[in-house]
Amino acid sequence: MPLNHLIRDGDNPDITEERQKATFSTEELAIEIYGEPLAQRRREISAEVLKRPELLDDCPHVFLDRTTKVENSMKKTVAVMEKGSEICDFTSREELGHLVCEVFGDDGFPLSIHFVMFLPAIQGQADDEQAEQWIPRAMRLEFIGTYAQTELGHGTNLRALETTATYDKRTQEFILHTPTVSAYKWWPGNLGKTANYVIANAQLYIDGKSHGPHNFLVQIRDENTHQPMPGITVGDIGPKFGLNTNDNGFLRFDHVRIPRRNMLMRHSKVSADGVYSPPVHPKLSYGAMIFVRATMIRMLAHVVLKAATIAIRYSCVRRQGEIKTGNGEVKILEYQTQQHRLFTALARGFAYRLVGDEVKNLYEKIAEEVKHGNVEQLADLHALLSGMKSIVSYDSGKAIEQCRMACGGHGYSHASGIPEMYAVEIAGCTYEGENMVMLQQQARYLVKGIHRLAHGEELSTMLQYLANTSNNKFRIGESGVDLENALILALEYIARSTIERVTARLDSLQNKGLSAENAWNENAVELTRASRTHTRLWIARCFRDRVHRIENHAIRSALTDILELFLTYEVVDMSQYLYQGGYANSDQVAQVKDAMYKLLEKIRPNAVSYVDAYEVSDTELRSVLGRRDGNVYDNLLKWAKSNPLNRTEVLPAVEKHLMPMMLAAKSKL
Ligand SMILES: CCCCCCCCCCCCCCCCCCCCCC(=O)SCCNC(=O)CCNC(=O)[C@H](O)C(C)(C)COP(=O)(O)OP(=O)(O)OC[C@H]1O[C@@H](n2cnc3c(N)ncnc32)[C@H](O)[C@@H]1OP(=O)(O)O
Ligand SMILES: Cc1cc2nc3c(=O)[nH]c(=O)nc-3n(C[C@H](O)[C@H](O)[C@H](O)COP(=O)(O)OP(=O)(O)OC[C@H]3O[C@@H](n4cnc5c(N)ncnc54)[C@H](O)[C@@H]3O)c2cc1C
Repeated sequence: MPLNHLIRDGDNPDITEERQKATFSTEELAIEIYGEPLAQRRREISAEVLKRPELLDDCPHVFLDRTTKVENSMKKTVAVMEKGSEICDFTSREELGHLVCEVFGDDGFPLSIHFVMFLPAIQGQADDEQAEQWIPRAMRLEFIGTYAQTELGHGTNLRALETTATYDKRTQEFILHTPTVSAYKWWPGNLGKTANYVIANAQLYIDGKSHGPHNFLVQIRDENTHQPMPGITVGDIGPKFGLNTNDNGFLRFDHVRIPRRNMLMRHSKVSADGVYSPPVHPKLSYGAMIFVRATMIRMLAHVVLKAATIAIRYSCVRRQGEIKTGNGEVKILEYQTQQHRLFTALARGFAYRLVGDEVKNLYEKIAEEVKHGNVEQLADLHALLSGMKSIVSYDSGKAIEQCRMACGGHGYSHASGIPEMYAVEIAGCTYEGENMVMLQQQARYLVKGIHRLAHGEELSTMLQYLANTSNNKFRIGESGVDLENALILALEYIARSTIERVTARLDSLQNKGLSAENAWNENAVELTRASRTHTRLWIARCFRDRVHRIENHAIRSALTDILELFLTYEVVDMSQYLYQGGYANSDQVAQVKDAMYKLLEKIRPNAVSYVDAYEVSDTELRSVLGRRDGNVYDNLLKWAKSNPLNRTEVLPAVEKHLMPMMLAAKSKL
């Protein structure tokens, strides 16, 4: 039995040769990533999807116009909902998530915000009676919901949202109103044409007093006719950089009345006679955002690993140029530059995917505590997720773009699948809190950490390294200190010294009389850097702990190579910080680089097997370059020929416009 279970007849021999070199079982690595029985269930689901034409695209969806894309995705949604339970266990988020990825790819599941934000908002913020009233109906898809928070004028600064929800004691109703154009809800996914209910975030007013933003369940379209309800103006905001199958929408309320019990009341309450009870923590109404920030890490990692799958497989069937003259053209993956681009993307993908599991588990634990009124760990979680969503979205975007460029010209074609992946993934830098803003949310927490330390107060586990001032010299190559430990300590130093430096600067400016706000803004760039270094350290530590827990020796060894590549790359990328304070010298940094280049060589024979083990099917990948069988060129030709522009030899537009011009030019001779 070959160690790579994907070897099949008819595959491109160049890719088969790669699979024969595997030093670990790809099946066992798949089990390590997904767990059992999910690894097997995913394969069964993929095989079932292939048997059902109603779940497959008739043609590559990049050839379709937006209206047809939207219609296709709605048609497939019905097929999934009608037949999906024969294929997968609908109660398993993982299985359903996999089915959705197979059928819709990255771009267009019309129920995504229903499942990812609307339902979680109700689950986390509705009281038991409300949950009982709304969740079963939402789960049965009697209606479709979305999360309408962002407005035309404000997305980041939630305290400035303009939509109002004014309590009318007389009728025991809230009146939802959009007072200005800038108060139009703008961006919510699936709002434009799909949803008939929204969770609307609006400023709560009782007796003329504002109590800040709260969440309200509002019907926006009739459940039977789908026509907008009275007082509602709603539509699609138009084409975007990516995610064009999604109908992100706009929404206006004109004095829309909803029953009092449509305010989500697990944490904040308004009694019938208009008495307001605040939540135990002022930010509990931000719970749905916290959920998405925790969930999106794995989603973003998934996109990086898909892009790496495509670029690594393609780099083994693409031959271009010679390394040694006369020895023939080599697979482009033999070039060190290609390995550096792609294996570091692979390493980030694995790191974010496995750390994403840990983040999800931590979120679930803390969310359960919050549900029961214990908000002790909410600040830690908010800080962690603010940093994680920013680092993972940005660094994943960079990795995907490297994968695209590593495919040369064909990477720029939609046939590669990577341009769409990039467009979808990079949105993660903006949604759920713009990255610069979220990094600064985390920076507040870090600066507080240094102040707590100065006052002799206890630090949370996440920040305890700030107290380790004896870590002041790079220990790479010292006896008794292995590479991993030396690198983690270096990352600790980078984070600690960056946070200390910016905090000292903030304090000194304030001591000189600058206001806290101005001092903050004068240091904002450095604060975001401090936040980045802290998050990158957290990811590195968490990834290392995850790899160390692996029991299967061959799999642990395979992932140790990936871990060490990840650590060396992170340290080299941030090496300028190591020179500050004399922690390291240039010879030591060169040692880290040498270790990194050796790891590229070590990973090279297993490259295809790593991405094979991540097991993304061809159906989901939607990439000619990334095909499992490596038969790229014939299929690129087929793909180009099936393009609608090639349906006629002479385009009607050419006949109508260009030919008369050319004929007229000739007649002038
Ligand atoms: C059944 C199976 C089902 C299967 C399912 C099948 C699966 C299907 C899979 C399908 C695939 C789908 C793919 C599509 C994915 C696309 C999804 C895209 C979705 C995108 C959605 C969005 O895009 S939706 C809008 C997000 N919009 C923001 O994200 C606004 C950012 N803006 C803020 O978030 C606040 O505006 C901001 C800045 C914090 C300031 O808030 P602010 O002014 O109120 O507060 P201050 O800054 O004054 O902070 C005062 C103190 O509050 C602390 N604090 C702040 N927030 C806190 C918090 N959350 N928790 C705790 N503490 C918090 C802070 O740390 C301070 O603490 P301290 O005082 O101790 O320092
Ligand atoms: C694909 C996509 C899907 C989305 N889905 C939804 C959805 O389902 N529901 C929903 O409600 N919303 C949704 N959004 C909206 C999204 O959450 C917001 O766009 C996001 O929170 C950023 O807010 P903004 O657009 O107001 O950006 P702005 O805040 O206007 O950002 C513009 C620039 O100003 C800077 N800036 C702003 N404030 C500060 C500050 N305090 N300090 C420093 N710099 C600052 C930012 O860093 C950025 O560089 C979606 C957006 C996208 C792109």
